[in-house]
Amino acid sequence: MADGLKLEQRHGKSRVRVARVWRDVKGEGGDVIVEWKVGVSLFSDCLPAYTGGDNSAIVATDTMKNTVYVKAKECSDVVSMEEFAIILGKHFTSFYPQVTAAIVTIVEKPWERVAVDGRPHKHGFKLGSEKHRTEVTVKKCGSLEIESGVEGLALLKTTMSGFEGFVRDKYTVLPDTRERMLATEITALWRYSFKRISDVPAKPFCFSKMHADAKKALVDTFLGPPNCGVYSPSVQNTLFLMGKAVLNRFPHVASVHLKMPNIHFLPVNLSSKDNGTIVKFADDVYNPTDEPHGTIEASLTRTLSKI
Ligand SMILES: O=c1[nH]c(=O)c2[nH]c(=O)[nH]c2[nH]1
Repeated sequence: MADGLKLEQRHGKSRVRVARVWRDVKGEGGDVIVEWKVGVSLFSDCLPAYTGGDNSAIVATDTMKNTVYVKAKECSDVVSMEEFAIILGKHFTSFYPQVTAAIVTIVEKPWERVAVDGRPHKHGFKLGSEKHRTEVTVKKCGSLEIESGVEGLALLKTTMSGFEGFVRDKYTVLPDTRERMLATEITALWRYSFKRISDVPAKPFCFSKMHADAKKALVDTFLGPPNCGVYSPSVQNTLFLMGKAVLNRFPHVASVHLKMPNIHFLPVNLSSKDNGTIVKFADDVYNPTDEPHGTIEASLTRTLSKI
């Protein structure tokens, strides 16, 4: 650009809320509903809009919002949010000559089919806790990046966790322990190895099933077997094993990023000057806290391709 300036820009619409219902879907046990918050961000050649007030190349963000609803209507078969994001990305990059790339983010509300008296309800749902999200980047040339994951997956175990052998210096008061609660709220984001739209496998590969399976791999690794659990020497070690479990199970995943706050349950000990000890902690009464909390995060990437 002139004037010794470089301008990098993109524009889009955030938080477009859409719910899509598919009626009485075979094999799904009734109606299927998804509720999404969609974000669209377009990289496009529209510099004159910034520099000279010429809007002739601008795709209106209002049009982007409408496109979300049109494409949702056009999806006559159930689609995952990743597939929907690819559909949108493909549309924006192929329909508008000036659009070079699109980033589509979707956060899905976890509506889960309710079981009544042990029988899955045909059209009744309840809200689960953790959110599913995806961010898909589509370029005009057909290149693709997909990152998906879960947010707010809260897990706790009452034992089989410890932390010892860490650095001790003049500011350290935390005792070594082999017995503590371990609680966290996991954000897990995994990046698929698909590099082009044409790399995305056809059914039965299913992004939504991947979410469920990856969540199960994370939960199973965190908790261990039902009757005996698995000992965690640190959040760091457990995080690593959880990431490894996702990579080992899913050949289409190239890397995984895990964020695991260490949410502290503090031992309660109470004493008074007059009566001495009132409550002595015996792994029973805790003060649950939310701040401050430890913050442990790491990315695990395959160095050799699995596929
Ligand atoms: O699992 C843990 N990792 C840490 O890095 C840490 N630091 C701390 O004070 N407690 C813990 N626990």
